[in-house]
Amino acid sequence: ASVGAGAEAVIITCAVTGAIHTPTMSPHLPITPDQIAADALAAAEAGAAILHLHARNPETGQPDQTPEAFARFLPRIKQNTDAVVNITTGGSPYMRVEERVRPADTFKPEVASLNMGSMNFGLYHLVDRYKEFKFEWERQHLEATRDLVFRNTFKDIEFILQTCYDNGTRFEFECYDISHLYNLAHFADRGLVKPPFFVQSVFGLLGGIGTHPEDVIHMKRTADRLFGRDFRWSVLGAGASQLRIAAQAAAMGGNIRVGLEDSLWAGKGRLATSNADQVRLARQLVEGLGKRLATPAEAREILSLKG
Ligand SMILES: C[C@H](N)CC(=O)CC(=O)O
Ligand SMILES: [Zn+2]
Repeated sequence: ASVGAGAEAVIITCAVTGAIHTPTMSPHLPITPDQIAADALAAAEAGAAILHLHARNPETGQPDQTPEAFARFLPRIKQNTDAVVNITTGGSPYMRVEERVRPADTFKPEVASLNMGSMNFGLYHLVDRYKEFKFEWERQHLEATRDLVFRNTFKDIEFILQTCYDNGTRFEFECYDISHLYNLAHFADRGLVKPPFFVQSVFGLLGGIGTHPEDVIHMKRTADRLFGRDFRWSVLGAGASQLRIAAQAAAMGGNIRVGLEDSLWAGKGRLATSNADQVRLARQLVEGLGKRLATPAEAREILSLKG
């Protein structure tokens, strides 16, 4: 029996492909424009109200932050769903902010991601899981993170805010640690960002905060203290922690992000066969708590989007 309309509505964001995982890691990782469009639409059909999008080179799967790459799937997605489009400004952690902001500035989406601090961004520990890689760039992409800083200086963040300011785009504030919440509070104090703040707490990325239940409580408690009622909380758990973090946060009144950008798994040891696979698991979780999924229209209202 589906949960009544009065039940609390939970916004599901689906991050379809990202720039972290590589083709060898899962045959289900969408790479080509057709795959990204089809998986995004199926995720929306399964209940995702927001689609967080990156683009890739269709041959090699390498992250591609050119507006042309996004143009190969965006119109198809917009024509076939009213889900909210959220375009990355993170791109890949190897890119400079000028390159990273271009798609959001070109397509002026309702939502764009904004990473709230510089950090170590560790993926090198994943190399040993794979005997060999289809493409040489994959090993390089992972190993080089041993000496990589994902750069998001105050100047970089300000640059993205100013670039997108007139586009009416609002942000998914990616907070990988407690300090990132304080950085957001700093920009709020300066009046460069307006409430309600869509805070996406990121747990379990090497270089950021862990995935212990106390980490989740600490993030929520700090956000409550800094932003009071002016924020809408969402969480993502990297890798195997995805559903556990989602369950805890949903029980605490939070919203959820899933998708193959953040985790390739659908439960212990089972590779997700699609993004919709994870959205369905998140839905079961939410409805199991006596809550229901927010529609795209409700997400627009809750997040005060331009529509
Ligand atoms: C952990 C995620 N990769 C956060 C993210 O989605 C960053 C972005 O695209 O700006
Ligand atoms: Zn992303």
